[in-house]
Amino acid sequence: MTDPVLTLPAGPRHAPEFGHDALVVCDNLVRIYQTDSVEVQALQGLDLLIHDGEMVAIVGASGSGKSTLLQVLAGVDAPTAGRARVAGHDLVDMSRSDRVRFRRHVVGFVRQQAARNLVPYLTASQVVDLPMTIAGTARKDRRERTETLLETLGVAHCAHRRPQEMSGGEQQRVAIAVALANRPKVLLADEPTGELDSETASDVFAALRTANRDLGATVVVVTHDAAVSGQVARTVAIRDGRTSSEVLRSADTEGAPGAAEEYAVMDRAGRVQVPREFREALDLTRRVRIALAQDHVEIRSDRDEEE
Ligand SMILES: Nc1ncnc2c1ncn2[C@@H]1O[C@H](COP(=O)(O)OP(=O)(O)OP(=O)(O)O)[C@@H](O)[C@H]1O
Repeated sequence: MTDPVLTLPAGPRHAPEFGHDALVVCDNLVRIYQTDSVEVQALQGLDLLIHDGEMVAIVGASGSGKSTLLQVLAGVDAPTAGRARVAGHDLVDMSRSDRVRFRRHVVGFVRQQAARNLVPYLTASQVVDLPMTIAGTARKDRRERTETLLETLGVAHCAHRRPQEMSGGEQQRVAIAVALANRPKVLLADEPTGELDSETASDVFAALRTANRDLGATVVVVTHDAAVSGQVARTVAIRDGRTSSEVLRSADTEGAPGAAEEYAVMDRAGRVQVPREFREALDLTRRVRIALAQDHVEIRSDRDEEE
């Protein structure tokens, strides 16, 4: 007699991993700075997904964690807990040599202080050439790439100038060229227009858009400048080390950002931050009533019930 074939019920199908198709993944990211006696939680469980080809502005009050986030994504700073991945590279478990390669090839970084992005005694051509020389790129390819970048970013006329012979806006556009030299997937910029007047800032911002649209980089730009965040399709606001809300702008017929709509961000546990003005308007405090309507969720003061 043969044994009956044992059939087991099918196991649960695994849901795809959070952010499996995103270029940048921050999953419950925590960064704690420990100084002598104090502990500062700069990132407190931040979730963020950015897809290939996006241009995203990060905004938030001073001290909300924007620079810390960028330093983690740049591979300069390591998170204390959580998951961070950029173009398939896990930033939590990364060896020192992988980190060097990652910073050289996968991300480009532009700082606020224009002078710190460049080298005082090198011309624009020489400083754009430098990361490619370090990466071992052939001389002909380096020359072509340098010319293309300076031309495309509108600073070809600065090719033989040193930083002190350029304006602040030209220095930042050359800095973008340096950051893009090794064709990184992601360009990170921390307040790149912070030291510039509004006209020069808009030239630098146009160069970031060129980097995104024409040179294929996914761009993440931290900014205080409402004029900058008003020109990108997606603005992510950070509050107390977490993503709190997002503004999405639809493109108008010219492709420029048009109407804006603000969204609250829901984390994976279902938590949403109700904006302070909403809470104050309805005097929502510690406990609220929540109910499912046909196509929305209602949140009401628990005092409604008592009255
Ligand atoms: N190296 C460090 N050591 C200790 N605390 C730090 C360090 N770097 C940042 N912090 C603290 O972490 C928090 C977040 O700082 P972060 O620089 O990321 O904020 P930010 O949003 O970029 O601020 P800003 O807009 O002023 O640049 C702040 O409370 C800051 O004081």
